[in-house]
Amino acid sequence: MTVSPDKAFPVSWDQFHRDTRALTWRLSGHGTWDAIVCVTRGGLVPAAIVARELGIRVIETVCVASYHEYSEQGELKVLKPVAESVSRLGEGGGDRVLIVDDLVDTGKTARVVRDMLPKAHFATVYAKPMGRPLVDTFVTEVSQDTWIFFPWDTGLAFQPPIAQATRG
Ligand SMILES: O=P(O)(O)OC[C@H]1O[C@H](OP(=O)(O)OP(=O)(O)O)[C@H](O)[C@@H]1O
Ligand SMILES: O=c1[nH]c(=O)c2nc[nH]c2[nH]1
Ligand SMILES: [Mg+2]
Repeated sequence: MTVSPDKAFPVSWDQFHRDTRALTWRLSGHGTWDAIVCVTRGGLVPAAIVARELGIRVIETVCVASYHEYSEQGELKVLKPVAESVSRLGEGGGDRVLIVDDLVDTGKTARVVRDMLPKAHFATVYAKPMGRPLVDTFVTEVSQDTWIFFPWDTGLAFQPPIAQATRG
């Protein structure tokens, strides 16, 4: 999104691990897959956890970048497409493939990756309302004006008391 998000949703490593495990529980009720395509870079961490839990050992990447600075979405660039050995699994078009990303926001990234693998199952840990229709399975929805802060992007910092922040 291009406007500054109003709300912050900070996620710790523990919470991210738990939420990704919860995602895997949901996925385990949806079928089985031969390969994971993770959307780098945000999809790398959940993909490692999902792969471990589901026993999937073929992991491919699709490398997409669009957010250049905090909350500023620029032109979407596909830096690396999906290898043919993975996209042609099963009947092709992403059949037998699970796509994993950390979140869906506007849905722009998901749209591009879905068009590459229309038969794949798309899973994210978090979803915002605009992107939600593009995802098959997710765990937690946050509002569109929330920015999710992932543990790999953040560190411990002083927080002003809530009373101070709301004093105006
Ligand atoms: O639904 P959208 O509005 O397209 O946004 C979602 C995408 O944005 C982030 O990736 P980003 O482009 O920041 O790259 P990164 O994964 O390397 O951080 C996030 O990891 C998703 O892939
Ligand atoms: O760290 C992030 N948090 C977000 O809420 C978000 N939306 C798109 N890209 C994002 N990256
Ligand atoms: Mg990403």
